[in-house]
Amino acid sequence: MTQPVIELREATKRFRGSTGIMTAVQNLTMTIRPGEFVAVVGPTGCGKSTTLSLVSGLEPASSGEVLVGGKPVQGIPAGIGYMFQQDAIMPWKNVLDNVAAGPRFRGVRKADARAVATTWVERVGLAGFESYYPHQLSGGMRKRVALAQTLVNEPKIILMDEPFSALDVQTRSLMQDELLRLWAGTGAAVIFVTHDLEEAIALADRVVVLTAVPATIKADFVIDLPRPRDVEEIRLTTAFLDIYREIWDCLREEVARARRGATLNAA
Ligand SMILES: Nc1ncnc2c1ncn2[C@@H]1O[C@H](COP(=O)(O)OP(=O)(O)OP(=O)(O)O)[C@@H](O)[C@H]1O
Repeated sequence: MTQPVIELREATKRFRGSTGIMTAVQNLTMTIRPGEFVAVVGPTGCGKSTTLSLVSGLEPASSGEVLVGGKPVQGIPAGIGYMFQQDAIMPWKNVLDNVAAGPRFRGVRKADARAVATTWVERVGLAGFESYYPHQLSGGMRKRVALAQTLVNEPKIILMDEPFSALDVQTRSLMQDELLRLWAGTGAAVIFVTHDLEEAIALADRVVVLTAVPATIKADFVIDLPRPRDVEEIRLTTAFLDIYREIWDCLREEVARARRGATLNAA
């Protein structure tokens, strides 16, 4: 069996806040193999982003272990691509130079960086827009740039934190399809954090449900839907609806617990 590319072993993260120490993630154990697409869902504020921060090295674990490529995470590991709700596009660079920025940063010669960036601009469907600046692009086009910026670096791991949640419903579906199409050829492992259970099921090989804060794993569902997938089509299938019901039953309890917690805190 292939070795995991990401492993969290009893990982715990505590933060010092104004009211004392709070535990955001507790004894979280999770394994992700190369090429696997894992969606993480859970109630608002449960610790999803913190879990990503542990893998990306942005936050060290307070206890337990986090391994990337079999090595303990110390600092930010190489070979990780990111995509967040807010894109990291540079407003002063055009589309091509935004996409070429990653390879340039890694020391690739300008002409070579632009050549590989051109390929990725085409792959994400933006051929002809190379010289446009971010303010001249729609929200969906900006997401395409962000996707190209991430994939041009050929990451082994892609961490995505609600990357499409700010988009309108139609653009969102388009981007989900684009993501699946482009990811299919990369062999990268993906952790995709989302509030949207439909999105999680449509995209992923596994959906991991986290508990209300502190986050730990409540359940790990295998999504046995065939690939390639068309996200609009697959949502309408009986198999999809059956899986949705099963996972929602599990997630609903945690959402209710999180709400009760929020009400108690507010009282
Ligand atoms: N740097 C920090 N310092 C203090 N507390 C933090 C820090 N980062 C996160 N937290 C707390 O940890 C808990 C989990 O936050 P996190 O952002 O991981 O949740 P989330 O599930 O991603 O949230 P959302 O669903 O709103 O996106 C929250 O109570 C949050 O306030």
